[in-house]
Amino acid sequence: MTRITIVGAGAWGTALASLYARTGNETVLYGRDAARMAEIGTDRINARYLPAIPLPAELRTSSMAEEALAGARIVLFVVPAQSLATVCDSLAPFVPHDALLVLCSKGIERSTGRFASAIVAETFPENPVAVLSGPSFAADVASGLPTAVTVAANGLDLADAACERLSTDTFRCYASGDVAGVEAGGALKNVMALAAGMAIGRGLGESAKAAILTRGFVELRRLGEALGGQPETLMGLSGLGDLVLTCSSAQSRNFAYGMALGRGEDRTGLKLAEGVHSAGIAARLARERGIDAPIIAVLAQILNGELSVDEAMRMLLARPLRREAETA
Ligand SMILES: NC(=O)C1=CN([C@@H]2O[C@H](COP(=O)(O)OP(=O)(O)OC[C@H]3O[C@@H](n4cnc5c(N)ncnc54)[C@H](O)[C@@H]3O)[C@@H](O)[C@H]2O)C=CC1
Ligand SMILES: O=C(CO)COP(=O)(O)O
Repeated sequence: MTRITIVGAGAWGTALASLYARTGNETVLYGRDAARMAEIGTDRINARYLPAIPLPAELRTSSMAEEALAGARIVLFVVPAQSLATVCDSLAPFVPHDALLVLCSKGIERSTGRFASAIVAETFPENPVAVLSGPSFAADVASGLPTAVTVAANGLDLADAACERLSTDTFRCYASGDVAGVEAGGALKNVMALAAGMAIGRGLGESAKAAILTRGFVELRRLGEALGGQPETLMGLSGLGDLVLTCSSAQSRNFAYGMALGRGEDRTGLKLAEGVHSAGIAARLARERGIDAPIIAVLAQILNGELSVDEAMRMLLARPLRREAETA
């Protein structure tokens, strides 16, 4: 039995904990809130983040870091990107130095432009690290529905080994040596899901959504490559695959947030939408690299309150005509 500790008891952390507990691993779900972790442990359900999906009896819960991480062979970090550095610092004394660290956040740290692997490498320079990303709604995975994701590491041997350990009969992991591409794909698809949702919320129709998705993918690829990703990775599960999922379902919190934005609704109290936190820094990373990313740019301005949805659409449609295959 492998001891797996999942750090972060939100929707995705709970789903992954449920997956690995069901498949015979000694699995501990760690969260910072003692009362909530006790409640999840007793009720066998995460009522706040993953309601209506019963958790396996084998899953243990804990709010005590030392106990939760002792002897862990694999540690999954499943907290929002903006909290990852703080969480790493607070857990540093307890994470075993040889545990495989699996990073599951899909975002960019706003204040620094760092992706998860750079944040974690600073606190845990000795540990082997893998990044897990791809089309995977928490509710689907927690319900035992099948999907496939990419697991990337610096070095294909490590990625292959991580895939062996993380794949189950319903959760198929594909190995990649392209950490930058997998991280960029996972974060940028959230920004595009906001834009696609916004178009639907504003009543612009399915054709506009498909156009935004496709041109958004061009931007995802351009910026992803400028950040060091490979084109094949960005066309894979963590880029195109996850983009298709999140732009086609209101189950996506980013798409749902975009719809509320498009309808002009109050968005306070909506669930985590990582794209909201990543859009501004993604726009800055594109600008600094001379990458043409107009959808990302207008979205960042809308979220800042500098532009209305209608103004943004007018600006996008009024851009000079270009050839579709132009690369920059
Ligand atoms: N929900 C999903 O279907 C998927 C989510 N992801 C990614 O996983 C990451 C986490 O997402 P969810 O679990 O869905 O979010 P969530 O909003 O459901 O839960 C976030 C969890 O992180 C905890 N947290 C936040 N700040 C913390 C801190 N400073 N210290 C300790 N814990 C803290 C919260 O208490 C909560 O339990 C995001 O980056 C998301 O993009 C990836 C794939 C699927
Ligand atoms: O990343 C996800 C599915 O792969 C979840 O998307 P949302 O965060 O938009 O719900």
